[in-house]
Amino acid sequence: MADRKTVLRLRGVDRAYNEANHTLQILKGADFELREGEMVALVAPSGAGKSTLLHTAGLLERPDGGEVFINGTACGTMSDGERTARRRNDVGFVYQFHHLLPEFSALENVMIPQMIRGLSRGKAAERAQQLLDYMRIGPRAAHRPAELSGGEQQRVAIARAVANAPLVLLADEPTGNLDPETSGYVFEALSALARQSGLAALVATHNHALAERMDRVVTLAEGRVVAV
Ligand SMILES: Nc1ncnc2c1ncn2[C@@H]1O[C@H](COP(=O)(O)OP(=O)(O)OP(=O)(O)O)[C@@H](O)[C@H]1O
Repeated sequence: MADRKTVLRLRGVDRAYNEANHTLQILKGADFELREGEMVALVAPSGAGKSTLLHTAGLLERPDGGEVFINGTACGTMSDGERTARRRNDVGFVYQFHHLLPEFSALENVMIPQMIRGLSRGKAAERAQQLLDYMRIGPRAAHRPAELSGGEQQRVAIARAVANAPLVLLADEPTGNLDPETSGYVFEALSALARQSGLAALVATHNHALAERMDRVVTLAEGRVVAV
């Protein structure tokens, strides 16, 4: 892994939330590196700051201190517009609840981010179908999210997250609301995709069995990222 390019780097990241009469310091000098093609599990107790770390790494939140580098570029001084563009091109998110658009089909849900980026309808549909086939839900492409099982919805959400070929996938409990068999299946689909495309993934999970199947496991301790 050491010879692979670093696609995500956090250097000395601080993040705090101001409460009514005190400050909640969640990240405190957090350092982290994710390399091309690497899958890393983030396992930490509820409230430790996993989502905060993912949102900061994915440019959804700005750190109070330190720097986030995506593909070697420091993102701290970028305007909101530049950060949005970088996020759209280089980062994919998967959440515990899929957040698919209910009035659109699975195929359309995977097409939309590509069309926002400027791809034609035809090209977006072609890639969306390929990704759904790859996730083994191609035959369900015309169905709306409500007509799909939880595991199928999560596989559509993964296909959507990688539709624009991001460098980094950030997943927040992607299998959190699935039964063990389905979560194993969804995880397999995610890791096959990562292996095939060189995608790097940071996956927050409470599932220790899945965490052990990733390349390494990290946790949060006193606001820092540490190896397990
Ligand atoms: N916008 C916010 N304003 C104030 N406090 C916040 C905000 N977002 C998160 N927090 C607090 O920061 C702490 C870390 O939250 P975070 O969601 O990152 O934890 P987590 O490890 O992802 O937890 P879980 O496993 O329960 O999802 C929690 O105590 C949370 O209540």
